[in-house]
Amino acid sequence: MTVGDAVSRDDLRIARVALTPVLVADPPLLNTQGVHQPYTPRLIVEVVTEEGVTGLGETYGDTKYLDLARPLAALLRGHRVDDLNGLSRLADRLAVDAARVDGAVDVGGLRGVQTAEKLRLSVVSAFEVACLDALGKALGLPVHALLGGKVRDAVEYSAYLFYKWADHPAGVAAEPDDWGAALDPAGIVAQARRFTERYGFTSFKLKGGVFPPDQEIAAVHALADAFPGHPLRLDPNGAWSVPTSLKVARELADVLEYLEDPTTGTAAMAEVAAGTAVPLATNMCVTTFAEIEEAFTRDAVQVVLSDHHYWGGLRRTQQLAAVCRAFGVGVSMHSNTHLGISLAAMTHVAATVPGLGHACDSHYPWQSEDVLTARLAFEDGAVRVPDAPGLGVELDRDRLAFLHRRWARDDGTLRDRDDAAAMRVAEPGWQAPRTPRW
Ligand SMILES: O=C([O-])C(=O)C[C@H](O)[C@@H](O)C(=O)[O-]
Ligand SMILES: [Mg+2]
Repeated sequence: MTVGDAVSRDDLRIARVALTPVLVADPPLLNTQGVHQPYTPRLIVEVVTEEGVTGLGETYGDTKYLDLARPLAALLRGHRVDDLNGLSRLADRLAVDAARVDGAVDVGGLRGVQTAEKLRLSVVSAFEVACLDALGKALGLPVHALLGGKVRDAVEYSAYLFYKWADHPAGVAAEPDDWGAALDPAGIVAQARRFTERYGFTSFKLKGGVFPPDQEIAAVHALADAFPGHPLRLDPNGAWSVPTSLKVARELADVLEYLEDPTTGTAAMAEVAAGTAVPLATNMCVTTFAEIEEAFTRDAVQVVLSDHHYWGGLRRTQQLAAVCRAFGVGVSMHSNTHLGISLAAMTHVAATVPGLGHACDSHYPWQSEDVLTARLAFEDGAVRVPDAPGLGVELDRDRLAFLHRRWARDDGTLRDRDDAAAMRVAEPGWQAPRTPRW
């Protein structure tokens, strides 16, 4: 069968699933937990239909995700790629090891509470994307068409600024990067200029929670001076107390588009929201449907940063956007380290969400490596929505094999992302700080 030919529903059955964990280069980006490892784990999912059409998906590659992806892959033989509700039901059957879900904040990803359901969703999302990619290719339709059609031709992203070292600690195997160090306001402004020159971004997000708040306030003021009128955000990942959050909000009230997760937990976010006119965004206190009611009824957040990986896929992202719309809460997108398959998936779903009022986050510019034959490009800070069948991206098998060999050779040190452990290499004795840190 060639792309776009009439398909029988049997053609859509899954004959084979391939799971390929990889380690991808990551620069020494700082956050409140520590620093990024030199290589971070991702999982590439391929579903191959009886007719030989391959669909691609991508998610977190840490062991706890692989442990769920493997049994799910085994259940999928004979399942049709158009049966996405059935896919969710199969995922519901996966047993999650209780030791994996202590209810604590996810240390690696800074993305809120960890539950069995969220772990399952973080895995099933990659399979949903892969099924949609395969279905789109089989039908000759782009993924956004399968999601109801795009309402925009390009999706805007923000420059994701990080405090960073020039290099990973001496003696640590790593790929060099050409971004240099950024450890003060001048360094952050220089990084922002590089982002605008290279990609044309016009919105800027600074990852905070790294230095005492006054230093981060100074960095945001420096950005406001360098880029007057441009949307600016600051995200300390819940590192501040309520009084500190209110102080920062006061000092940055004139320049912030929103403040992201200044403090930890819905109750504390609600207190901050009640004391400032600066909108609050989150990817930490609203990360599941169960968390919405309390946060929205207490007016704790004004913007939810969705993420199809842990919300459970592209369709659930659309459902989240609809709930936000009903409550007059804004929606945009969170990002962890990811490759081009996920950027394509993010772009397709974002293209279908009406009223996307804020540029989405993406780590992609920090990733020098990918598994695609051609990288997705940012033009004027936006990615054009692909109209080719499926996601509109193609796997580079040599690159995939290369990055997988790196994973296979690793002794286990890097297979589970741990920013605090990576920090201990430079600062022995470092522990991820308890919140509030300031
Ligand atoms: O809160 C956020 O926006 C994130 O968690 C995004 C990323 O995880 C970021 O903080 C990181 O990778 O250091
Ligand atoms: Mg955040």
